[in-house]
Amino acid sequence: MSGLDDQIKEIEDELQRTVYNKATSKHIGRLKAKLAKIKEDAVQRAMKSSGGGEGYSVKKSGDGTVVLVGFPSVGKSTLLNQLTDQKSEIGAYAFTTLTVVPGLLEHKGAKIQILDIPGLIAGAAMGKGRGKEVIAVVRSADLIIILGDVYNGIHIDVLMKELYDAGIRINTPKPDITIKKTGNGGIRLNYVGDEALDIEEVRSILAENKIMNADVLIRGSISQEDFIDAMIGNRVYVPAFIAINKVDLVDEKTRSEIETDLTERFGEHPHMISAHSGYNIEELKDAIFDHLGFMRIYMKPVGGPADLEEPMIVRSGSTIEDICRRLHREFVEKFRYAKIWGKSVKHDAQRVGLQHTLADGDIVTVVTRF
Ligand SMILES: Nc1nc2c(ncn2[C@@H]2O[C@H](COP(=O)(O)OP(=O)(O)OP(=O)(O)O)[C@@H](O)[C@H]2O)c(=O)[nH]1
Ligand SMILES: [K+]
Ligand SMILES: [Mg+2]
Repeated sequence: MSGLDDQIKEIEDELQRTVYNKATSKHIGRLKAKLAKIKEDAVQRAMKSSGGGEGYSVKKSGDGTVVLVGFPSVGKSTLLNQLTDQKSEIGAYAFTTLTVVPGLLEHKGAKIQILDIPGLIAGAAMGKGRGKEVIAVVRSADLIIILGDVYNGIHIDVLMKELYDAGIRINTPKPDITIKKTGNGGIRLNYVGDEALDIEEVRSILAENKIMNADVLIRGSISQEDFIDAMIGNRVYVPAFIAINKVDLVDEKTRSEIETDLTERFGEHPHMISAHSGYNIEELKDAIFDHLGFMRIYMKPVGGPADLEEPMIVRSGSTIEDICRRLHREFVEKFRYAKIWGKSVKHDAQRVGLQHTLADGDIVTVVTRF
């Protein structure tokens, strides 16, 4: 074991031994901050090291980018080929794919870029097995599919840990924390909402990063981990879901055991698929569309029929104003009202304003001054 591993293990052991309560919270906060700092420094060193060659250059395209993350040979390339018309090399041996292979999935009117990447292995966050280049691609994705197969579904948490260590936070909103360093005055703490951490915890965590003077603003409920993330920075917040491939190779009983186990551990049903036979692939496409937070909006020109062929793909929660900006900025300036047919309104052709929030499948007419 290297000195680094020893150091990490020592802190992890102490954390495990220490029971969390009011009296220990400060000490625990400090230990966690120390651990996070050591890991982040190691990750940064790995990312800077020259070994491993050039980073992959893939240009993002389409309405969103999805990356297939998994151990070697779980079937990432087979899945890419099933979802898109790309032909990524498939092989019954580890590390068949040595670079990033992009493909295009067109689903429900959305153009979705899918990235097949080399297999991820334990230690990837610290640069093992081209980890440096692979992690950089994963960090920039709009959605991560964590792909396992029926033989290694049990080890999905190893992948999760690598992503975590690489500063990737999955399925969590970015905590609303501002830390503004100041020249003096010590640590000043302000809350909007409940007092999530006390001043002593905040002080000891910041001290671990040698921050002695700062104005801190916390909105909403947060954990010590969230605060440490905000302090260290360099975190990305990405949605993700789990899919388990090669279900054609096991019987019904094994399949449902894997499914139950993963659902219990991660709180969400994994998608059970066969990239080879195409089993559940249409459902997987729907899941990709939904997890990207996409909606389809159909435009209907004034007095004309709606264009039901090519929807505009927008993020859920989008408003009329977002649509107008996408069309042309004049649409916002000269906006009078919009008319909607669909789920976001009570009756057809209802008039709404710029702040109206749309729903998937809505038909929209924008009426402007001349
Ligand atoms: N039975 C079965 N075999 C599959 C399935 N998907 C992939 N395979 C096989 O699994 C092996 C690995 O598939 P790949 O697509 O190369 O896996 P990969 O994850 O891209 O592998 P690396 O690029 O090496 O990391 C190949 O022999 C595939 O034919 C599946 O759904 N069912
Ligand atoms: K392979
Ligand atoms: Mg591959």
